[in-house]
Amino acid sequence: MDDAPASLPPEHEVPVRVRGLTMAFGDRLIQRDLDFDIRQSEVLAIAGRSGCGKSTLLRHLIGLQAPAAGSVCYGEQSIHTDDEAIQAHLRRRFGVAFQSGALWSSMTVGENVMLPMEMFSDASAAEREQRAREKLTLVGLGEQFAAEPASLSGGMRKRAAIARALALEPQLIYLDEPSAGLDPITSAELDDLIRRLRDEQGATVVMVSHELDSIFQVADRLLFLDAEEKTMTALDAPRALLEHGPESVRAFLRRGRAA
Ligand SMILES: Nc1ncnc2c1ncn2[C@@H]1O[C@H](COP(=O)(O)OP(=O)(O)OP(=O)(O)O)[C@@H](O)[C@H]1O
Repeated sequence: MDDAPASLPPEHEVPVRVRGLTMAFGDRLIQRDLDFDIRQSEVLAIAGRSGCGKSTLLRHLIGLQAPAAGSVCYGEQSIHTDDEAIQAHLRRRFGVAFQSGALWSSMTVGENVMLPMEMFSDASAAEREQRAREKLTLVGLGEQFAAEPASLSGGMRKRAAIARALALEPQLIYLDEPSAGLDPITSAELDDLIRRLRDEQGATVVMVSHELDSIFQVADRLLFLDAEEKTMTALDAPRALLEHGPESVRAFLRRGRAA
């Protein structure tokens, strides 16, 4: 079922095309001339030094921030359209979990996960609950359906936010630093979840990550944003970049291979 306007691409053509994307805050250039595709069923990691513009890129990809130049297209359709109906349809196709993993504190964990279904699907209350329980189980929080967000640890809140991002079963999932601040075991579980989303459900996952271990474990490709050059200087499999990438990228990646 898809009552999307006819100009939208079919959902299975999720790949995103970024062309000549330049991002700025006023006069301050953050990154320029970014050109890349997000491929179907890949895990694409976005990395680079702190402040290089990774979260800003994510905000451009999901249409929260408008480019200074260039475009972000889903199929042929720009996400930065003034047509709110088209933008709403595009946004429904992806799930987003922000760095803070913000949950509504006035709702239980289960209600938080059900919220997108209430807003954007016609699932019955029973279906919503069943799906929310499924998603929470998927992220290892099957017992926390009725819990208050305040009673969860930071890592659990993060995973609950990921469950909420999965609520509408999107084929494309954006995660901002999903494993930052998690203990190694929880972080490894999250890596495993990301791999399962890709391998078992064919999902495409774009994740901003500082965690080199996680990048080597799950990312099919790594997009490197250079803080000095203010543009992307590499896009390839992490291991290929470690061996043959530009020196600055190899130096960045070697930190994770030391010891
Ligand atoms: N609303 C804003 N107004 C002005 N400058 C901003 C704004 N948000 C971010 N910046 C600046 O843009 C640059 C990129 O920020 P961004 O958060 O995208 O970096 P990042 O690579 O995600 O950093 P980190 O790895 O530390 O999370 C930073 O220098 C930041 O100070």
